[in-house]
Order: sequence, then structure tokens, then C-alpha cells
Amino acid sequence: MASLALPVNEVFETIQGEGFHTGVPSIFVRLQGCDVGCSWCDTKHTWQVLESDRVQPELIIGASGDTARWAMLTPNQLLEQFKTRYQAKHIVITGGEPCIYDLHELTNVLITAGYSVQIETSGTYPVKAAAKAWVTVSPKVDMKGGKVVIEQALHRANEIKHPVARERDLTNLKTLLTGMTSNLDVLVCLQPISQQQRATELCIQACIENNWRLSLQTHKFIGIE
Ligand SMILES: C[S@@+](CC[C@H](N)C(=O)[O-])C[C@H]1O[C@@H](n2cnc3c(N)ncnc32)[C@H](O)[C@@H]1O
Ligand SMILES: Nc1nc2[nH]cc(C(=O)O)c2c(=O)[nH]1
Ligand code: SF4
Ligand SMILES: [Mg+2]
Repeated sequence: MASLALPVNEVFETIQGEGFHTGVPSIFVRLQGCDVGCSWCDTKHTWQVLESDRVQPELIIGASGDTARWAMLTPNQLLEQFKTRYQAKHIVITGGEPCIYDLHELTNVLITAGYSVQIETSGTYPVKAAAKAWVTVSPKVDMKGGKVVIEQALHRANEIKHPVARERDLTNLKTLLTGMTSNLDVLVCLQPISQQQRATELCIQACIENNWRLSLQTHKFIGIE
């Protein structure tokens, strides 16, 4: 079977700064492409997949930074790089929106090679990945995708990491959770948007009230990627 290459924006090794796996040494694979359009998005440079930004794979591996460049890489090419360049045993597939793409082959190849794998997704596309992959859904409830897809994603989720700027984001999350057709058994983290003080205060209060967790984008506090 032909191997499915994916458009990769960057590959880098760091500490997972968000959610349940905060603090875990991780290799990040950032895929290019997202059509959701969050106004506060950290990675706007990943939204468009333009042929004019396509480069050779050598320019992507290990060269991180906020550029719109991308290269097509197969799961085995990625695995080879991970084994030779990096030490972390946890892989985070993010973007952009990684679930635009079928991630079955990539996640299976990595899990078979002994890595744990996490996917960061907005829940706007069905999750197509190995059953053992840890799925973090960061719901974009006001945005595209619709109720059926987000419900499927939340049922697949191991963790919900909800971005919060204002009170309404909390109301939206509660509406989403209570509107589910069947019960969810999932960890909920609240993540203040862009380290804003008001957002952080709202998150702290809601975490205490609901026994949820606080996710603080710790990498931004210590100035690492
Ligand atoms: C850049 S997104 C990429 C993965 C996927 N598109 C998603 O939204 O989950 C990774 C995570 O960063 C969060 N995020 C993006 N910009 C943020 C910001 N300015 N402040 C806090 N969290 C942010 C997203 O909600 C998501 O949990
Ligand atoms: N250190 C670090 N942790 C992260 N967790 C999720 C990230 C993302 O952009 O998806 C991210 C990121 O960009 N850096
Ligand atoms: S879904 Fe994720 S990558 Fe896309 S705009 Fe929103 S935060 Fe950014
Ligand atoms: Mg980030």
C-alpha cells in the first residue's frame, strides 16, 4: 500500500506545555492547513497550504519558527528523523488542524515503533487515527463542523482542553457538555486564551467549581517553543 505523505509545517522537540500531559518531553509535528479561523489562534501561519510555500523536507525537519512553509513527509520519513534526532518518546500531532488528514498510518507507525501519540484537534473533523492515540479536543463550538462532528470528537476524546477568553466561553462549554446525547467520561481542562489575566481568573474559578483542571500554556511562561 502506498504511504500517505502529509503536509508538515515544523517538527521540534520540547516540553508539552498544555493539558493533561503538561511537562512531558515531546516531539511536536505541526501539520499545515486549518480552515476554522479562531481570531486568537497561536498558529495563523499554518492556515493556508499554498504551493508557493512548499519546500524540500530537509528545510522542515528541526527548523521551527512561525513560517507558512511546509513539506510533504511520509510516516516512515518522520519516524526515521525522530529516531535519529530526538530523545522524547511522546509525539504530539498538532497544526493547523491535523484531523483534516487521515492519521491512521502515521499514528500506527509511531505507536508500533514504541512512541506514545497525542493528537491536538479542534473537533471540527472526524478523528481518523489509531485507537491507542490520546485525543485532545479543543472545541470550537461557535465555528464550523457542526454538532454531529463535535459530538463524535468528544466521544473519542481523552481530554477536552477548552480555550477561554470570557464568561460566554464557559457557558458554551457547559451547553456543549449538557447537550450531549450520551454521557462523556473525559477529563476537562480550561485554558486561558493568550495568558490574559481576566481569562485566567475565570478559568481558576470555573475549575474549582466544577473540579476541572487548569491548563496554562506553560511553554509561553518560560519562553520555549
Ligand atoms: C494551535 S491549536 C492546533 C490544533 C487544533 N487546530 C486545535 O485548535 O486544537 C493547539 C491548541 O492551542 C490552543 N490555542 C491556540 N491559540 C491559543 C491562544 N492564543 N491561547 C490559548 N490557547 C490557544 C488551541 O485551542 C488548541 O488547544
Ligand atoms: N510546548 C508546547 N506545547 C504545546 N501544546 C500544544 C501546542 C500546540 O501548538 O498545539 C504546543 C506548543 O506549540 N508548544
Ligand atoms: S482550530 Fe486550532 S489551528 Fe485552527 S484556527 Fe483554531 S486554534 Fe488555530
Ligand atoms: Mg502552540
